[in-house]
Amino acid sequence: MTPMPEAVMYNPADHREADDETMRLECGVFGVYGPDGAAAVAALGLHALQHRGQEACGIAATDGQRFHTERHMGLVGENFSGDVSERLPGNAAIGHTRYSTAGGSFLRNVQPMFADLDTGGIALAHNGNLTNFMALRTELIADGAIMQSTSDSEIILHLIARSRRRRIMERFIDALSRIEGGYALVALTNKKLIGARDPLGIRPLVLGRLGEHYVLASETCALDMIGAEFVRDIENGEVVVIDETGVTSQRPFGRQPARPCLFEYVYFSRPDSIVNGTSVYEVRKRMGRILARETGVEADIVVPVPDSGVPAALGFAQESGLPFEMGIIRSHYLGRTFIQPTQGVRELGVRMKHSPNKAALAGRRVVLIDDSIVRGTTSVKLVRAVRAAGAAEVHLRSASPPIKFPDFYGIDMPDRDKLLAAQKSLEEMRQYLEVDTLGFLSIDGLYEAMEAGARNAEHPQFTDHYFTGEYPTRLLDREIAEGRHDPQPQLSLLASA
Ligand SMILES: O=P(O)(O)OC[C@H]1O[C@H](OP(=O)(O)OP(=O)(O)O)[C@H](O)[C@@H]1O
Ligand SMILES: NC(=O)CC[C@H](N)C(=O)O
Ligand SMILES: [Mg+2]
Repeated sequence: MTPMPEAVMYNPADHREADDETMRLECGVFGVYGPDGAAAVAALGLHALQHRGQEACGIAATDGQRFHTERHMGLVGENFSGDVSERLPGNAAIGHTRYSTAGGSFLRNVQPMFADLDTGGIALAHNGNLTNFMALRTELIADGAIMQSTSDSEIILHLIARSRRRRIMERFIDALSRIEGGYALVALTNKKLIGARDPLGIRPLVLGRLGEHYVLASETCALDMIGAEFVRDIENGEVVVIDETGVTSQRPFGRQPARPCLFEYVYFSRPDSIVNGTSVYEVRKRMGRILARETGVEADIVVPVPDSGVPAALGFAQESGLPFEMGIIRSHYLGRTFIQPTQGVRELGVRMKHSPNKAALAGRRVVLIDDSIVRGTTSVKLVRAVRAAGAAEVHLRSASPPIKFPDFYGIDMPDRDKLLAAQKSLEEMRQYLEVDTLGFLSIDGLYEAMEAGARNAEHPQFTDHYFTGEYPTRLLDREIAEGRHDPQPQLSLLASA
């Protein structure tokens, strides 16, 4: 008898495959309207957004009539080199680099997703995570929808398809009115490129100009990559349509203050990107400077945990007057360790990725600076390696506050029981990490680094729940998973769900 496939129950507090305990990143989205060979432009743009997602990638292009799409597991360079516009012809294209946050890491969940609607074809790419995904999925399936994937992003296509409105933009906005959570979306019809940002602007999206053509991208580094000029950020709650008449903008749900995600500045975004008008590099350096003021210590050298700890370590060194030394050398041939599919591989990845540099470390009192400590996997390994290389003392500093709460908006963080700072006091963490002293940037220090004024306790200027526990929206699926609603929904009966 063939064994029945095991049902996969959805738990948004652990919304990834069962053996996957790592924290992962986000996704990158890109769109371009106008130039010949648009898919090749999209491939270049996706290269610049590779740091946002390394599991899978895809491009959809339209020649004005038909759509051409390719989706692959793996990196952009492995899958989209050469003249991709021969394979994917047309003068408008969208693309995606993926880290899964909802649904597993396999091909049917890879984006852009495509659907044939009665209004014509539509391709969609999504960075973020919907907090009412399971509630909507359950409702849609009960109504006869046949899901092709287990990704939250597909829900948006079904909502567009089922909208009773006539025109595609009305349907798109109808769909947006049903979804909750974090999203930066790019969508492509045979005539339009559409961009949308969630009502709080949690996930980033920018508009650029490439000659007479327009571009949408998660980060400005993708504009730099293709030689496009930055026009502006898409605003929170804004929907833009780019077609042959140019760019038009709508605010279907009124205005409210933005609340962008602070983790874009702490870790995700590339340091050369300008996110919501603020240079990521400059913020990270200021975080380091303020960290030095808040947690300064007598030492000989400041050593960054490369890559994302480097700007903060520069700031720390400048403020403290201690020399900045490359005490840890990072392999260029390994990606970000968050992305590794299992904890075992992740630990191996940490070892392969960073090597202590004895010449810089031996006999020195070292201040080791990382941008964040999540599970502590990286720190434990590195502290031991730095000591083994002869460091006299190790003082670990995190350029962001202790991470105590999971994210549901596009960062695939582990459960609270795996977040080091959620489980241990400062002194317990110090002992666990085997450091002489341990220090974190304060939440006020982080707001100071953002130069956006002191944190407004009533209406925080940023999304910062991973530090504070204050979520900016309701979390319907989490309420469902906690048993506050019945019945428990089921993600898929297919074994590879
Ligand atoms: O406490 P942990 O669970 O180990 O996670 C925290 C580490 O992971 C991230 O680096 P990552 O290696 O992902 O990317 P990077 O190369 O951009 O620093 C982050 O910068 C920390 O170094
Ligand atoms: N990290 C993301 O932005 C992921 C997008 C989408 N939720 C997915 O799982 O594919
Ligand atoms: Mg790191």
